[in-house]
Formats: sequence, C-alpha cells, structure tokens
Amino acid sequence: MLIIITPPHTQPNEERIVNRLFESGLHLLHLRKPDADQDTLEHYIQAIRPCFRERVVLHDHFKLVEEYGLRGIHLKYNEARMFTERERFEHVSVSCHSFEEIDALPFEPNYVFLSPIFDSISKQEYPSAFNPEFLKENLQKRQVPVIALGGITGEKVTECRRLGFRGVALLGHAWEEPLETVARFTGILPDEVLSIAGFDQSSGAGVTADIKTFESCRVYGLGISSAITFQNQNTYLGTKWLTPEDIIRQCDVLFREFNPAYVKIGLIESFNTLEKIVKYLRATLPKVKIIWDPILKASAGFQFHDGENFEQLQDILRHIYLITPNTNELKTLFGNHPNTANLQALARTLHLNILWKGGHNDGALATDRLITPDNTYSFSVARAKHGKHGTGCVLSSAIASYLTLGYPLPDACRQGQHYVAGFIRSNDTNLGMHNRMENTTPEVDLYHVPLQYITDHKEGVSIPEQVEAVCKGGCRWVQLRMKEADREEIIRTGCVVKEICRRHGALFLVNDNVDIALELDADGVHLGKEDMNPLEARRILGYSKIIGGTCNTFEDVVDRFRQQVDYIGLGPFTYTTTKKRLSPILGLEGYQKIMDACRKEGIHLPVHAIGGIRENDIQPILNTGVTGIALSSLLKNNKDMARKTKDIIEQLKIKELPPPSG
Ligand SMILES: Cc1ncc(COP(=O)(O)OP(=O)(O)O)c(N)n1
Ligand SMILES: Cc1ncsc1CCOP(=O)(O)O
Ligand SMILES: [Mg+2]
Repeated sequence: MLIIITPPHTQPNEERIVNRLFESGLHLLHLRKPDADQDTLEHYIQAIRPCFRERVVLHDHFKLVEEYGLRGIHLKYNEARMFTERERFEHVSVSCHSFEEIDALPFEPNYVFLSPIFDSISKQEYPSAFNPEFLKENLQKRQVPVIALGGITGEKVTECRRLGFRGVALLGHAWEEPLETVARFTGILPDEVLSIAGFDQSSGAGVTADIKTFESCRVYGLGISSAITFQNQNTYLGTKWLTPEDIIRQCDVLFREFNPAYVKIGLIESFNTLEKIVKYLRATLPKVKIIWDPILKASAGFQFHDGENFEQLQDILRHIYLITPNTNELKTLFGNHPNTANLQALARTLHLNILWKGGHNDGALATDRLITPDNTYSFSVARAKHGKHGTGCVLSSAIASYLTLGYPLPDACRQGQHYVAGFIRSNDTNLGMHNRMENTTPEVDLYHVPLQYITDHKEGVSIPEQVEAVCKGGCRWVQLRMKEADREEIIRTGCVVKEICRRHGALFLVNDNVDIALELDADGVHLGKEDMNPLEARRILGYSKIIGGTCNTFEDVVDRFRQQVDYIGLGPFTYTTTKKRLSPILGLEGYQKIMDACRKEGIHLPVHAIGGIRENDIQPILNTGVTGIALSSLLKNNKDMARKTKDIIEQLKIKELPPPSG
C-alpha cells in the first residue's frame, strides 16, 4: 500500500496534484494540515474529485469525514490512548514509534505508521530507531498491518516489503516530484492477491486466468491449485482434485513470504474442502478477506437442499467476505428463486456481501446487484453480444484486485464489471485477452486526453493549419467538424488532417458522419442526438473505434451509456455562436448535478464539457468531475493557436507521468 501524507503548508496547485496522484494509482492520502481551520480544509476536500474522497484520511476536523464520505481518521499515539469513538469510524489509523506503543493501543486500528524506520532524508536529527532483524522479528508477530514511515526512498521499498511492512508512507521527499514518485513506487510495490482455483490448460478460466487478471489490474498475482481440470475453452473432460492437505501445504510455503489481504477461491471439490480451507485461511491470516466464486459442479461433492448441508454452508459463509454467484448458482445454493429482500436478510444474518451477477440473464443491460448487510447497489453495462470462457473467474479476480488496491466494495464491483466488459470486447473468440484491454477500453485512454479541439471555419487559416497549430501546442484529440462542407471536401480535408494527427500522435475523430469516418479510417466519430444511433455506428465501425455522444441531461447520459459510447460531450456550458440550435445551457450547476448523478448511479465515462468555455471556466468546470473539455472558439480565435493550446493544456494536465519503472 502506498500512502502519501500532505505537506503541512499547502503548495501551489496541491489539490490538482492530489487528483492526479489518485489517477496514477496512489492508494491513500493522509490529509494533514496542522494549522488549517475547518473551512480551509473543507475547501481543500471540495477540490478533490468526489470519486477519490473515499481514499482520504483526515488528521484533524474529523466532522468532515462523514460529511464528505472520506475514508476515516488518523491519530497520534497519545490521542489514540484517550480515544473512545472507535465505533464511529470505519477507518482509524495511528502513529506509533515503537512496538510497545502498538501493543498498548486500546483498540484495533486499521493500520499503524511506525517511524522513523530509516534515517530521515531531509532532517539529520531523525535517525532510524530500528535495526532490520528486530523489525522483521517483531513485524511477523503483529496482526495489525504496519506501515513504514521515515526515510523511505525507491530502493528502500523492496526492503520494507522483505521486512514485513504492509506498505509505506511518504512525506516531504514525495512532494518534490509527486507524480514521478507515485509512478515509481506503485511500480515497485504491488500488493499481492491470491487465487485458489483449478488449473485450466486453455487459461481462459481458473488460476492462470486469475493471475492474468491480477497482473493486468496492477497487483501481484499468487496462485494455488485446487484441482487439475482437463479442459479447453470449449470442452470439459474432467477434474483431478487436490486434497485439502495438498492445498494447505501450498498455502503454508507461500505464506512464509506473503500475506495477502484478499484471497479468491474458485473451483473447489466440496463443502468439506471449502470449510477446511476457509478455516485454515482465517486461522493463518486472521485479517484475510475471502471471496468465493461458487462454481458448483454436481460432479463434485456438493450436496444441495439437505438441511444439514445448509447449516454447514451457513457456517462457512460466516467466514467469507463476498460471494459472487449468478442466478442459477444462487438457486442451487439457497433453494429459492433469489430476490433482493431474501438475499439482504441472508447478508445481514451471515454478515456477508453478495454480488448477484446478472450476466446470464436476459435484456439489453447486464446488471449486477451488490447486496451488503446495510445496502443494495446495482451496476449495469450493455450486454455483450458474445460471451467468453472464464468471465466469472475474471470478474471475481478483478474485484479482489480492486479491493486490494483499496477501493471500497461497491466501487471494486463496478470496476470489476467494466474490466470484464473490456475483456469480452478484446476479441471475437471464446478466449479473451487482458493485454489488449487498454486499447479497447476507452475509459483508460480517453480519461487521459483532457483537451479536444473541434475545428471550425477561420478566415485566412485553413483547417489543416489550425490542426497543425493545436497539435504543436500539445493537443492530442481533434474532431473534424465542417458543417458547411460537402462530403468530398470533408474527405479531402480529412485526409490531410488525419496525417497531421498521426504525426503528432493525436486522436482524429469525425463529426456526425459514420460513413466518412469509415472511409477515412478515422479513430472514431462524434454523434449528436440527431445523428446515427451509437449502437448502429458501433456495428459499422467495430469495437476498436471511438464513438462519442452528445448529452444535455442526465437522461441523455443514461441513454448514451446504454448505447455503449466511449465518451460523452456534455453541454453547452454557456451560450456560443459556434453551434446553431443549442440545447439548454447547463452552467456549473448543471454539470455538478449531472456528474453527481453519474457517480451515484455508477456511470463512469470520460466526459468532455463543451460550449462557450472560456479560460476562467476551466477550473470550476473540472471541479464538477468532468474529465476534459472540448473547445473551438477559445483556441480558434487566438492569433497564436499553438501558444494558447499550450497554456490550456498546462491548466488541464499538470505533467505527463513518466513510464512506471520495472
Ligand atoms: C465533444 C462534442 N460534444 C458535443 C458535440 C455536439 O454534437 P452535436 O450535438 O451532434 O452537434 P454538431 O457538432 O453536430 O453541430 C460535439 N460535436 N463534440
Ligand atoms: C459543437 C458544439 N456543441 C455544443 S457547443 C459546440 C461548439 C463548441 O464550440 P465553442 O468552444 O466555440 O463554444
Ligand atoms: Mg452532430
């Protein structure tokens, strides 16, 4: 786990850097501003994108935790000694300076910072208080996760891992080059996650598929075999089970070096084996959270609908954090046709989370329902036209990965669903690819291209000249919009513009016309409400092309989302002469409402604000949660389009991340 602690005095641009840090993989931010009053802190939190606030831990003004949905609070050791409100917060962490202090804590914290582990980089008066052997021995004995703090550099991270620290926290040094630091450290410090599952020779399912998923989600994958199956993506010939003792033996050796916080269990022989493994895991790794993907094979030793067995199942489920059954598996496990009310009653009794997968049901949308003891959530994606071998394994592994990365459970389930959708889209065969997903899952790429230039007529400056200028200024996304031109002229100009875009590595999209986008082999098309339906465009252009859709209301966003667009143009922000027949103006309030609703409903797409945007509007617009802006006149009307583009990009992107090391 990588944690960054804020500098005590706020740096220029700090809030925006923080958003970028989260985007780049920072797990948790400790917001520590000893001199800040509540209002100042509140302003800081408001500038953090709502989707990241769950990863913020406060050192003061704890009232704001509930108000803004933050992760929790952090206490100094002396404060922790007097603290009586542990139940009020889901997360409480504590700073300690010795193992005696850790042992004397009056409650169980989520983790402790132990410092100073190494000599301070900046302050000579803070030498290390520990030697490595002493640390290793003591860390092994403690159940509470301990995070190393003090003097941590890139090289020391591996050492921290070896000693048994569950993560590192960085302070002063990190803020010299914060984005580089996160990129480097998340590369060296992947958290581990374990799959106990069957071995499938085709690797579409089972333990090898799980490990591909883990790696692709940027966690370190560990694998234990519960069985050797004899199968490929189309044929299942049989299973050779490993005994519970064989499985436990594999665990024993693995846990000498690793301490995964989440373990996913897939194919397993019987309730008896499951019970033995679950109980062993809980005894050996008391903090572990188990995710069971119930692959129920009648050929295995599962006996259903027999009272005694149901008792055993209930007993096992009490030790499990999450199960991920589909409708049939729920019926098989619990007898009745599932409904949310019954499942929630079960979730409450067993203190269990249930992800009821909807992938095999009917309808245009595939909806997964997460039922926790206190809440229910639903997440939808457009139903894929074809299935894939192993999607259930991939989903539960992706969820385990996102949980390991510190996402709250509902977010991990939603992210997992998106992961599987990308996996299914990766090709047309029964075996999906994981390494192609970054190209085919547009959310990954488009989130990181925050400026789109939309061409327009400009007296004395041709469209290719405009595009050359904005690309020179750093713009990496161009939409060719020529409302007055005929098809021939658009194609002629498009050929030149495409070439310029290719040279600069910029995306090249065509406005309105799918047929022209196809002919030009553009990167995609932008479609308004009066243009072709995005689903039809998808049929024509295929999954590798980008399809954008215009929205003016939240209802439009839901429609576009269901039509599988890759990004949304949301506007108009305000009045503009660039477009005739404008939809109602949204203003900041409109954006805020729509973006909040998206977050609430679990709709996550890159969103570009558009329409009459001026320079001063950019920051307030970004603060609503939109991920980029689409501009025409602001760039076009400037004498030096390249320079203006560069200025705007500075405001949108703080700095390109270096490639992660390793
Ligand atoms: C990024 C982006 N957003 C919205 C639009 C507007 O599209 P549309 O409503 O189809 O209007 P025209 O551009 O066709 O006049 C857009 N082009 N780009
Ligand atoms: C294409 C479009 N759709 C809504 S507003 C707009 C034009 C955006 O251009 P400008 O930045 O000049 O307002
Ligand atoms: Mg249009």
